[in-house]
Amino acid sequence: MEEGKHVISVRDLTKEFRGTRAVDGVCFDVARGRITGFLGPNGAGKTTTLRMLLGLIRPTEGTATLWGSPYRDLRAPARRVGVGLDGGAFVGGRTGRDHLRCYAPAVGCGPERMARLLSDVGLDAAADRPVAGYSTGMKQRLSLAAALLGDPELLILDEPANGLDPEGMLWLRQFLRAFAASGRTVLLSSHLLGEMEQTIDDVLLMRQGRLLFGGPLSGLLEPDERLEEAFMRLTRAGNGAEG
Ligand SMILES: Nc1ncnc2c1ncn2[C@@H]1O[C@H](COP(=O)(O)OP(=O)(O)OP(=O)(O)O)[C@@H](O)[C@H]1O
Repeated sequence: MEEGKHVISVRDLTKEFRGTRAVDGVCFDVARGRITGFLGPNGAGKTTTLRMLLGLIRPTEGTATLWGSPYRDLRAPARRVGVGLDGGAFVGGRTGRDHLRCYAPAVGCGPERMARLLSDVGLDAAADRPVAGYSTGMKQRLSLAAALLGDPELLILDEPANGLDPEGMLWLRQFLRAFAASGRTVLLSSHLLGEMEQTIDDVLLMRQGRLLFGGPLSGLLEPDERLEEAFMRLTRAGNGAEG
């Protein structure tokens, strides 16, 4: 297994949808053992970038690699990369436990680990109820459990904190910190900047398809500045000057 510093490398990544550049020549790396927050206003191009990284859509130009290879060339990718996009897609009539059961065999997850994951994400009591009756936060927890089934080295999560109550957010933050402290890597997008500020090590900030900043959180913030203020400073700069 490659043990390089960078788990994800994106170079000159571009995606055009019918002439619109959703992602425009983006370059960044994501370092191993760190939590990287993927930030930007609505429509900045975050999800499109993640989808290219995961081989769900093809770049118009450029490359996005994991451990030096495109996602499609990884061996057993579901064991190496845990993914939570779009809050998870669920069959409403299925129970939480059955949802995990559908994916567990493919990634070599046995019933004991599955039960432990359900307990870890706080779904013990609800595991045998249909997902249709779950709250948004419960679906987020189930989506995270599904991403963890293969005991991955890398977690890619799109808005994992949406709908979590304060206790759920604290739990998620502590969980992700412990995950990264064990040498594994997290890339997560979120609009919850207060929460992100307490969680992330590094920041990727996009706006209008371009990367405005990539680096340690401490390098983004000016003295005494909060992440929300830095976000506004950078994403509002130039507004009105462009067509
Ligand atoms: N399949 C598609 N067809 C056409 N345009 C698309 C498609 N997917 C995304 N776009 C456009 O690409 C741009 C970037 O969208 P994207 O979903 O990547 O942004 P985002 O940063 O994830 O936003 P949000 O924070 O709202 O989730 C938007 O203008 C969006 O309308």
